[in-house]
Amino acid sequence: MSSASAQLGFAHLTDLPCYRLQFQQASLVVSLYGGHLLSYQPQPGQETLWLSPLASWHQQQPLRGGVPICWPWFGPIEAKLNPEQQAVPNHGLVRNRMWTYIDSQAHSDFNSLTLSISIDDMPGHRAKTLSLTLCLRLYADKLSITLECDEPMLQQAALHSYFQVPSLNACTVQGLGQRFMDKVRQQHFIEAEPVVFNQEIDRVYLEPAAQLSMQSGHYQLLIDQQGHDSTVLWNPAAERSKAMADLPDHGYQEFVCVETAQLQMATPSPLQLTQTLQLTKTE
Ligand SMILES: O=P(O)(O)OC[C@H]1O[C@H](O)[C@H](O)[C@@H](O)[C@@H]1O
Repeated sequence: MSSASAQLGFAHLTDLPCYRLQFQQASLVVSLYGGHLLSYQPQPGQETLWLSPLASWHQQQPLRGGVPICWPWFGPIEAKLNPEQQAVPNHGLVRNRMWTYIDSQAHSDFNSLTLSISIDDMPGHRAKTLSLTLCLRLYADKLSITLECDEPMLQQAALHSYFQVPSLNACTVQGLGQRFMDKVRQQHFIEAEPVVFNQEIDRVYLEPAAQLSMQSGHYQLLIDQQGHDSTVLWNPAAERSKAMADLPDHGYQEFVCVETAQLQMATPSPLQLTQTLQLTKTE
């Protein structure tokens, strides 16, 4: 019997085509639009992800919150990937397109769900159809999210996870390392942890540990990473939040993005990027 079920709508996005997957007490909801994970609850009611109440998918907007999939580039496209200088969206081509449900499988210790998308309009590769797969493995106490593209090519990707935090001031992220590129100030820095979220934070950490730990409220979220070369930490703070139409003015206080990313483009290579989430109670 399939462990996944199709569902129309999630939260205020009432017409969004989604799939729900369950394993014991754990559940997730993923949208076919963007291959976008919207909810991960290890226990009923224990939401780990943040979704903007103003997220919208009409007018081809990418959804704000959850786990956006950035591919085959991250942020604005680099000239190296865009020889003809086409006008292309931020964070790649797959956030605002429909993905296809492939299958779901039941195993003894997890249930899985796989989606994929094909694109034939990657700048510089237009003669080719490229395929990207998202595999979600839901265990009783953890979720692993894997993004794969077998084509050896110059490509970037990120699992751009928005994690819910009860209090931004009390949130800490450990394991990021000290070296980072600060995208706000456009400079490289070496700085001891921990990060304090009292201003816009947009940093690419260059030597992150394979396991990060995010402490917030009475919970600790362990974030395991594989196939990455960096971790992006983002919180827009007050001023940028106000400028973003799909973010409530105070929405920035409710999430921190910890993004497992593959950003270097030294040699053409296939992609296999994994982020695994495990929530534990600390008190
Ligand atoms: O507004 P978006 O295209 O979703 O991007 C949201 C954010 O994503 C990442 O975290 C980038 O590092 C930020 O520079 C960017 O502002």
